[in-house]
Amino acid sequence: MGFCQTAVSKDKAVSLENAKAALVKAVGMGAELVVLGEMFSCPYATKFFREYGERFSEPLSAEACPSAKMLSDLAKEHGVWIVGGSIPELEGDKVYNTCLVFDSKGAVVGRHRKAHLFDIDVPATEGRPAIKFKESDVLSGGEQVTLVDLPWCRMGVGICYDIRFPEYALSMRGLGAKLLVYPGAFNMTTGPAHWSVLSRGRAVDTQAYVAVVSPARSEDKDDYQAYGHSLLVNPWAEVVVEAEHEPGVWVAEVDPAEADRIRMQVPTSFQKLGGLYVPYAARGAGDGAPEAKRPKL
Ligand SMILES: O=C(O)CCC(=O)C(=O)O
Repeated sequence: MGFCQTAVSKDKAVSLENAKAALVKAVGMGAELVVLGEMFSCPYATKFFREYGERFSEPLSAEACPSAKMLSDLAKEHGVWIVGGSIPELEGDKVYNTCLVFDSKGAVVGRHRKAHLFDIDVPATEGRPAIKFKESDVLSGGEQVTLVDLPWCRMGVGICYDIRFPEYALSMRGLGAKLLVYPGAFNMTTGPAHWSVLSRGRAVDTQAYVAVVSPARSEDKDDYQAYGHSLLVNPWAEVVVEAEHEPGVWVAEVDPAEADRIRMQVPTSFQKLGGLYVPYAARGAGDGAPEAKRPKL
């Protein structure tokens, strides 16, 4: 499996060239499944999502959806599967944060629309810069659990903030996923604190491989500062590969049988006590707090 942590430019053509070069390099290093980061061809700011948005319709066209068309062509040319990071997707007057998955013939075989939108407001404290982001100002959320049957195993797909929701990961796992892939773009506040622990946590919860792939950090301090640190975690929650924040390509082996082995050794999926648990996963349940106590973001 190949991880492409690429630089994002305001010039989409440059971002696409970066992604293409990384993909070709990953293929040359032996990857049969290649993953890109969240918004790999769009600067990460709500003001850009509509402007850089692409409309997907089959057959994919370079005018309407240049990023998707390029990935489809590359998948076909090199005979590899691609998890296409994410792209702002236009449908009607809505915008989604969408990950397309391409099979080795270039066909779109999966489409995940980020379900949990990144709306947070964290003030600055010592050693921790403030971060305020409100994707829901522009984006609509997806409503589906996304699974793709790869030649090797079933894969679940989420995007970035989706990783904070164990219920989503457990849904993918319950539906048979042995590999969870999350294109993401954490920041310099939550990234150092949570990126690795969330990835390892989801691996423990699901006894699956977890791959999280980020864009590289921008050298321009005025841009969104992605944390980088693309990671592969195995079903024993060990970090197999971890990048730093610069552009790069990494390739590592995923062995789906390892998920089977760990699931037999620590058989938590057979030991769940459904009747014991509070139905916390209900939409907007919070901590049982009344609506008035919800934070206004
Ligand atoms: O959950 C976080 O801290 C960051 C999430 C994020 O950057 C995103 O969803 O794009």
